[in-house]
Amino acid sequence: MRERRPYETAQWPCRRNQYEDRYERRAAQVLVLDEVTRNYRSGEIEVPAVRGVSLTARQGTLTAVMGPSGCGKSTLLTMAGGLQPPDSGSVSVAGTRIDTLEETQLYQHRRRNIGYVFQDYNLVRILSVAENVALPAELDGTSRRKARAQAREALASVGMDEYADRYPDSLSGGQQQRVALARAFSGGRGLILADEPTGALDTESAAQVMVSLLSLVRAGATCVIVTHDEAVAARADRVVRMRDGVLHEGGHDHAPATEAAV
Ligand SMILES: Nc1ncnc2c1ncn2[C@@H]1O[C@H](COP(=O)(O)OP(=O)(O)OP(=O)(O)O)[C@@H](O)[C@H]1O
Repeated sequence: MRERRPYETAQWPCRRNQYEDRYERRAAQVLVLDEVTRNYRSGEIEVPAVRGVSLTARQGTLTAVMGPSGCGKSTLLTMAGGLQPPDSGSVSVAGTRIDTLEETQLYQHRRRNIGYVFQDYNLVRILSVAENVALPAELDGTSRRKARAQAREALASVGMDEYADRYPDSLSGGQQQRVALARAFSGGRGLILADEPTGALDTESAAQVMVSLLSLVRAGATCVIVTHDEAVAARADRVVRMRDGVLHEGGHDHAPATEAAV
């Protein structure tokens, strides 16, 4: 028998909705950064890159992080993805606290739950599009057949299934980035972290990449993107702005991209 949820044990009708709301809200947080701090040492000088930032992202939403160069956006994203630990504070992804995980567990949790997208696509040139997208799952021990089937599905989600047998060099920058998005999503990884995914693209290609990204969000992915582009941020459910390592919530000044908007 499954465990009873807190609101189910509360006496009806009092406070049922309060418990239910709180339970569902907590369960749906895919990313929780709590008071994270990160300093870099540069010779004798300590550079405070991120200073006590708290940020959560709910399932099926797109959050854009904006701010001037050097304000700490990329550092925040790498901590969210477990690429580097915070000096203090905590990071949870898909219900697991990752900053205290031992290395092997961290790698495994990252491979299964987190997909990264960078400005320069990072596709393997000697592998076909489908092979690129299937690669993380295959490295994680998924059978080739299953990984390829998942790759085809992910490519279809970003409108790139007809390019499955092509090689990265024969695609435009925007198409390569959509393949990188499919790779980040393939195998059901729920959190996609993208650092300037449209930074190297012209306006039209950037718009196509955003359409693909929003398709993944509608399919249930949670995306956090760092961007300098206001047009890109305008498609997000929520925009948060950083300055000098500190986060300023941006409020709800944009139309929601999805029904499950924050
Ligand atoms: N490896 C490092 N060693 C020392 N200082 C670093 C290192 N990485 C980043 N910094 C410093 O930390 C601060 C935040 O850098 P970060 O790259 O996170 O900013 P950003 O907002 O992503 O910048 P941009 O928009 O230019 O990419 C900057 O002052 C930067 O110089």
